[in-house]
Amino acid sequence: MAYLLEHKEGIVTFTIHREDKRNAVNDEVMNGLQEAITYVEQNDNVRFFVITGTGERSFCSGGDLSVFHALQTEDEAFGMLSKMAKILYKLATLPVPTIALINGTAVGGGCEIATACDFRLIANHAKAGFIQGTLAITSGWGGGTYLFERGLRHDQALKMLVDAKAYDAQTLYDIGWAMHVFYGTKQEALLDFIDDMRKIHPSVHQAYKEIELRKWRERNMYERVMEEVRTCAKLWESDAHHQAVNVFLTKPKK
Ligand SMILES: CC[C@@H](C(=O)O)C(=O)SCCNC(=O)CCNC(=O)[C@H](O)C(C)(C)COP(=O)(O)OP(=O)(O)OC[C@H]1O[C@@H](n2cnc3c(N)ncnc32)[C@H](O)[C@@H]1OP(=O)(O)O
Repeated sequence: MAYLLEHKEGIVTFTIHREDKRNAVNDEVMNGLQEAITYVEQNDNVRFFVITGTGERSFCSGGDLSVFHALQTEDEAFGMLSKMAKILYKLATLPVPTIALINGTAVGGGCEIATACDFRLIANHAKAGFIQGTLAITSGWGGGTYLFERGLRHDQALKMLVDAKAYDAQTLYDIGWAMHVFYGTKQEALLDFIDDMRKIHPSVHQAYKEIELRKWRERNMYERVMEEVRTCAKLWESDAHHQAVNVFLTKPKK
């Protein structure tokens, strides 16, 4: 199984479970995330939705390049990118608080998944970044659009995208991308983080999220996400992108 799904005491946790591939997202993970989100939508007793990865090395290394390199054209890429972008839009618009519990490196699409969540808690050893630029593409799952809505200073958000590198946890906290850097176990960090929130009635959480979502609807957030997908799909079919992916896939094994 490429993912794990747990519902315990009002907390639904989706864990990407492909440690040997640094928790890269393949079709099974995408479909599992869709299933988890539908479960949260349909169960009133869910209070929090958490996404994390197995192990300590990686939260998620983005799309599985060994699978998705088969997509060559703009239209082929658009199919995969828009599928995941729609799933992340559902995630971002859930009526419960969503938390990225970043246990290890979060790069590419992994950074987009984390950015689509309401809160980012990051292990002190972990790094995160929109490294898509190194593959001659932009973020393609809507993560750039969410980043500009997350309240970071505009120049810091833009720098994070154009640097296309992984930042350390302290820097991510300093620029306002991560809300908390944790040193102990991720479970302790999560329980500590939701300690106050879980005493509040869920209808209050839902009402506050609706305030944010109203703003997003007014700003055509969904349409902007889809434009971001199209931009990435156009770049995807370039030789520069396919060559960069080849370099990664053919690098000598350690
Ligand atoms: C497709 C959507 C697009 C978007 O819209 O954002 C993307 O997500 S593009 C993908 C962007 N992601 C990357 O480019 C990350 C690539 N991976 C890495 O840079 C590194 O693996 C790492 C995440 C920094 C971890 O480095 P390290 O701990 O040194 O591990 P290895 O590099 O040796 O990897 C171990 C193992 O895992 C495989 N792997 C890692 N990431 C991916 C990936 N994204 N897709 C497929 N496979 C991946 C890697 O090939 C190794 O496999 P083996 O050689 O078989 O052991």
